[in-house]
Parts: sequence; C-alpha cells; structure tokens
Amino acid sequence: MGAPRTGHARGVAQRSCPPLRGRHAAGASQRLVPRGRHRTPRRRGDQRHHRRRPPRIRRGVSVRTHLDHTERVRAVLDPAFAALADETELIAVHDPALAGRVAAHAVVSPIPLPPFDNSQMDGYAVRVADFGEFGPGARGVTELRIGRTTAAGDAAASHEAGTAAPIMTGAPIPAGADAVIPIEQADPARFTELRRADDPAPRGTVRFRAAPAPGAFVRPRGSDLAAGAPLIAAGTRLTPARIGLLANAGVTELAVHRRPRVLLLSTGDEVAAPGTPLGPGHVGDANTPMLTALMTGLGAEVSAHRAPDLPDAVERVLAAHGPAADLIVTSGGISAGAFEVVREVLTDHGVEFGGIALQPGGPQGLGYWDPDGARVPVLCFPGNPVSSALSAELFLAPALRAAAGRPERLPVDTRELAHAVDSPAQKHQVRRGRFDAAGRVHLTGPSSHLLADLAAAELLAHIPLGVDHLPAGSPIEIWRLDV
Ligand SMILES: Nc1nc2c(c(=O)[nH]1)N[C@H]1C(S)=C(S)[C@@H](COP(=O)(O)OP(=O)(O)OC[C@H]3O[C@@H](n4cnc5c(N)ncnc54)[C@H](O)[C@@H]3O)O[C@H]1N2
Ligand code: MOO
Repeated sequence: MGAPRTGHARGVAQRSCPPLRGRHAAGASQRLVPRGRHRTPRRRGDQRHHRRRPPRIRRGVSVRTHLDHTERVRAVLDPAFAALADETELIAVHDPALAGRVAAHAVVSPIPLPPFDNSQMDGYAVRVADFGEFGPGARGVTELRIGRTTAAGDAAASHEAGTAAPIMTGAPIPAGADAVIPIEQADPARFTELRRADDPAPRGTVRFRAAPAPGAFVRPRGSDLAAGAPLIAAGTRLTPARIGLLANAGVTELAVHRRPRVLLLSTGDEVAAPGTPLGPGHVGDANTPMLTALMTGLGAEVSAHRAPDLPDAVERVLAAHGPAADLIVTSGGISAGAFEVVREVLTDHGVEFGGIALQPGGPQGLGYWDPDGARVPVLCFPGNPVSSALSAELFLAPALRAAAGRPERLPVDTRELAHAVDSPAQKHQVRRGRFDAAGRVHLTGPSSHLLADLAAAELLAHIPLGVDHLPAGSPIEIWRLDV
C-alpha cells in the first residue's frame, strides 16, 4: 500500500542524495486501518470509528512523510553498505568475534555430515539377518552372542555375524551391522560385557524380543549434509547454528564482510559525559550509549564522540574521525533553536535539514560529509532521546539489518487498542506501549523526553498521518520490541 503523499515540493537532501528508488521499507504501517474503512459513511456518535483528517502539511517548509524520508535514507545508505561487501576479513571459526558477522562467500562442505554411519543410541549393533524367521518388526525372542564394544571416538570395527555388539551413541557402526537396538530394549537392559578392540574376547549372550528394521537408530553418513553441499550462502549472517555447522564440517576460518564503521557524534552543552556530576542544567548523555548499543547490536563498529555546542568542536571531531567512517550519525542540534550546531556546521557541508511528518523524530538531516571527496553519508537525529531512538529504528536500523543479513523490520502485528487515543493528524505518530493480559495495547504518553516509558515498552504503535483519533477497540499496527 502506498503512503499518503504530502505533495511537498522541496525536501531534505534533494540535491545531494541519489534519486529515489521504489522501496517501501516502512510501508507496513499504512496497513493500520483496513482499506475502505474510512470510506464507510460514519454515523453520528459512532465511537468505534477512528477519525481520519486530510493531513495538513505546510508547503514550502521541507516537510515530507517518514516513508519518503526512509526511501531517501536508503538511497544514501544502501550503496554505502553494499560497498562494504568488497572488503573482507578472515575470522577463525572458533573466534567469538565471528558471531553475527556476514559471510563474504558461499562455503560448501568438504566432507559429508555425519562423516560416517554412526549410532543414534547406546545399545547393540546387530545384523537384521541374524533375527532369522522373525524378520524386521516381528516379535519373538532372539538370543545373540555379545560382540566387541565400539565407543564414540573408536574407529569402525568389523561386525561378526551372529553377535550383538555393544555400541555407544556417536560410535561408528561396525562394518556389516545394519541396525542398532537401544539398551532399554535388550534383555538384560544393561551392558553386561564391554570388551573393546584389544581386550580378551567377550563372553555371554543377550536377548531381544523384537527384530529391528534395517537402519534402525543408524545415522547414515551424509544424512545431514552431503559432501559438496552448501554450508552457508554468501551474505549469510553467522548465527550460532551456522558457526557450529562450519566447525562441524572442519572449516577453520571464514571471510566476512567488513562491518560498517560509524562515527557517532552527540552534541549539546548540557550533555554530560559519563561519570561527571550533573551541573545545573545538565543531563546525563543517554543518546551516545543508546545509539552505540543499537548500532553495535546490528553489526556496526561505532566510534562515539561528544561535542559542545561549538562549531569548531564539531568540525574537529568530524575532521579527526570522519574520513575513516562509512557513516556519520549525529544526535541533537538540528531543530529551530539559536545554537543548532550540527545543523550549522553540516549545512555548510551540503547536508540538508528539514521536517518530517513524524512524531517523535520530526527534525531530520540527511546528506554527505564530503570535505575531500570522501563522500561519507550523514544522518542527523534530533536530540530528544526518544526521538533519537525512534529515528534510529525507523531510518537507520533497517539498512544496518539488511547489511547484516537480518530481516529488516521488527516483527509487525495488528492488535486492539485498549483505550482511545488522539494523535496530530498532520504527523505519523509512533507511540510506545505495553500489552495487557488480553494482548490489547496500552499506550504511554507521546512526548519525546519519556525515555523511561520507551525503556519499559514492549511495542511501538503506529498512528498514521491523517488520523487524529482512534477509539478504544480500534486495530492498531504495532512493531514488537519484546521478542
Ligand atoms: N521552535 C521549535 N522548537 C523545537 C522544534 C520545532 O520544530 N520548533 N522541534 C522540537 C522537536 S520535535 C525536537 S525532537 C527537538 C529536537 O531538537 P534538537 O535536535 O536540536 O536537539 P537538542 O535541542 O540538542 O536537544 C533536544 C532535547 O534532547 C536532550 N538531549 C540532547 N542530546 C541528548 C543526549 N545525548 N542525551 C540525553 N538528552 C539529550 C536535550 O537536553 C534537549 O532536552 O527540538 C524541539 N524544539
Ligand atoms: O520530533 Mo520531536 O522528536 O517530536 O520530539
């Protein structure tokens, strides 16, 4: 479904960003209200119906929808992240640093998995033919001499006809045996004679009440993966199971994509460094560790810096750390105040700033920092912590997830609102909330300083552009934070 278009004529980064492509990465939010529902004539006093108002977007003030902005951000970030695939590094499969990285190439298995036929159970390896007239599955007592024991780690033995050879889980099936009977199904149901290769010959017998099917409890060579079959495809994220699989197949190191390097710059005279006592008018720096955690968790390598509201200080951080970055992310200093240092400095570099029809996250900046032809993508987020966090989730996280081989979006669902809610019709509002015992959605306040509510949130709820009221019981699209 398409986004409601706002018909803006000017916009953020129109000149400095590549042309739009047909992405609708955030388009799911537009499914919030069922199609046509708002077209049904509303009866007076019908409280179950939401109110949809035509969005009022002020012309000429660079306002665009969050979907428009998403497309523009992706047009900047996707090529930058795609270029990282050209640079690879080798990481040992047993190095914990491999977790979450992205394989640069496809890898095929040099061996079959498992590499040899082996037992799925502790029990006796047998030949089905030794069960004579009873045949597979038939009942009747068969007594066999006890053969030599094979344990996990032993080389495959040779099976002597007419014996039941003790075998442990994972041990190679002796050549000639074709089934395993679990010890619980033997009589006696415990090992009475365990003689390994170099021990004296085993003695005694064991009885079975049923003949096994050929292949019973045998894990055949190659039954997990054939030799030459793909272990992982190029672009695959290294999950724990994939790392285990590579190691199981004997792969010792792997070429992975280089991680995106992000320069994070948090600005504000009031933003206190960690560990410093809060002076008057100061606030603890929430955004630096919050955005660092988000980006690191999505596979980026973050170099975080703080600068006061002084253009020279911002320029210094950019000059020192910008050239090594694949992306520059800033927090704060971009709205309408008198000391908007990020906006001031980066406008001079060609980054464009404007308003998005989104709350929180209205002010945004997008473009490139390009002092010496470096052309480093720049994303500027507003300083309010919830605005910064949601901007990162809406605009940056999907691109990082795509680069990291993950699903781009948080899990999406539609739930019932537990209470009525109002929203500014001229903005797409992203609210935070929790589920009640019945799975209905309770929203917390809309303000972008409510970080404690975000920290406790189980969901982000979307109230689309044009909707100014949703009655209790309305379906509402949510993005799950609790999974
Ligand atoms: N006249 C207008 N004023 C504002 C508008 C507007 O359109 N017209 N937009 C408002 C909106 S919406 C937002 S969001 C903020 C964004 O402002 P900035 O990006 O310039 O951010 P700052 O002013 O630097 O900070 C805003 C707020 O956030 C706190 N902050 C900043 N950095 C951090 C940090 N690292 N950790 C914790 N808290 C931080 C800062 O102290 C401010 O309270 O502008 C509105 N104003
Ligand atoms: O956009 Mo601001 O983020 O609403 O508070």
